[in-house]
Amino acid sequence: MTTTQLPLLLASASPRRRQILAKLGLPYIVSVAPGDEDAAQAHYQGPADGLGTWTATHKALMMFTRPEAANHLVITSDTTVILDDHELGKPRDEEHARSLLRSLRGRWHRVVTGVVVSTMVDGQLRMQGDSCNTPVLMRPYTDEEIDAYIATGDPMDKAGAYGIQSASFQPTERIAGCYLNVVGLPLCTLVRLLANFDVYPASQGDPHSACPWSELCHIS
Ligand SMILES: Cc1cn([C@H]2C[C@H](O)[C@@H](COP(=O)(O)OP(=O)(O)OP(=O)(O)O)O2)c(=O)[nH]c1=O
Repeated sequence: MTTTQLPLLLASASPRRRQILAKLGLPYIVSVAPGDEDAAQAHYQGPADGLGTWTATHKALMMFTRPEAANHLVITSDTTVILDDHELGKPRDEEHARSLLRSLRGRWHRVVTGVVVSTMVDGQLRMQGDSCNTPVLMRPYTDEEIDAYIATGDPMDKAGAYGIQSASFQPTERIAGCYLNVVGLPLCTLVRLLANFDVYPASQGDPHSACPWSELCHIS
């Protein structure tokens, strides 16, 4: 079976990643990678910028412990928010979310999302991974805005305790790269990885732009 014929499996609980992947116009199934990446990340010794790809690789290996992953093209991803070369992670609780948002306020940081596409065919594992880096400048939002945003609960499942897509909070002043990368799945990176497996989008990005998916990104 060639990889072109392998069905896609998105191993993610993130509703945002499911919405983004659907933009490629390719059929896919969804499953959730088992295991606790937080515990796994405690073993990571590399630079902060590599944590996203490392964790996406870990998620893929955990997925292949599940029978449904065999004979599928598995997509895993992990988004990290890096401030002063430290990865901030998701908020432990509301107080931690408040502290993270205050540390990011009015400053530049980087969002690095690792993406891995992998297969397990006839017991042979094949993996291709890459990451995308988007510098982000946060607004000088007030403590009152932070409290109101935390009260919505939105920060709690997000790296850095914020969602760039939050219409109510609108945390970012400017970004200098891929918007979808910040939300959690850089289509530009994913499309390049899928091409290594002879899989190509059914929908067509803008072939004339620097990034064929830039019409989906809000590079400001
Ligand atoms: C910075 C940022 C992160 N995020 C989200 C993307 C990810 O879903 C989450 C980071 O956690 P991840 O561990 O990358 O992903 P996840 O736990 O949500 O889902 P899964 O591991 O099952 O794939 O933060 C936003 O939605 N908007 C943002 O602006």
